[in-house]
Amino acid sequence: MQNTVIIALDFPDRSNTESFLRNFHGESLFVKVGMELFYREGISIVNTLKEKGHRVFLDLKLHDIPNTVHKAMKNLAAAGVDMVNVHGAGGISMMAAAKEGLYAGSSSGQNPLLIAVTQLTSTSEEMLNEELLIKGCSLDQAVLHYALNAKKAGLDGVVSSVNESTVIKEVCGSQFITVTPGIRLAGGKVHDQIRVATPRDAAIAKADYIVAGRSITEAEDPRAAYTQIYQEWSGQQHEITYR
Ligand SMILES: O=c1ccn([C@@H]2O[C@H](COP(=O)(O)O)[C@@H](O)[C@H]2O)c(=O)[nH]1
Repeated sequence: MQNTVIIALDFPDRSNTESFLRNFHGESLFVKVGMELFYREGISIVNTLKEKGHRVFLDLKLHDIPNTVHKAMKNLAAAGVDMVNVHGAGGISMMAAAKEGLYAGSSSGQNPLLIAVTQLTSTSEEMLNEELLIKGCSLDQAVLHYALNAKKAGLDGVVSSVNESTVIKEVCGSQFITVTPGIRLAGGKVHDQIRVATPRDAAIAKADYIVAGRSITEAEDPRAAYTQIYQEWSGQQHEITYR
């Protein structure tokens, strides 16, 4: 069974990342490289993580005109990432162009998963309506609408909070994947997130992947925090997959 706990490697540089990964010596993980690390280290950090046997979600949330996103995706595909994303706010043609570019650039035979961010987990309904002026709908409706757009564009799934995962899967189908950040252990610090949930909530909501960053990276014992999240999520003892 594939490991579906994604650790967000939100570190300033390679050295901090490598020092964190020493907590998981020899283990094959599913990790997420976001803007902070990527803008410092570039594609070489993805290459290194892949060489070390980790699966990589490259979380750059592309959002631009279709032609630009098509070409950017083609380049990202060449790096052999396992999962990559765009902002659903870019629209259906942009998402379709992203898929075309990704598949054109992918050489490994297996295309990376392509998903769209619906509404960031740091967005509340009030913010959606009043600040972003997306009026006349609830946050759940907005997320579901973006998920349906992603499905129309042929994407594999979406990033949403755990709260919306169940309805997305009911409407878009069980094969349409949900990747859910905003994961916190009960009583854990929420930071800048709004729509948070526990790993257990995510399992009940039938999310396909959970993303956990600071609950692990800022923990006194990152390995213990990871193990607790893994067990709560999967209902199983953590089985180490060695590389
Ligand atoms: O809607 C979204 C999309 C992406 N993220 C990313 O996930 C992690 C969450 O980190 P935590 O430390 O567990 O809050 C982070 O890299 C975000 O960029 C998200 O949180 N919400």
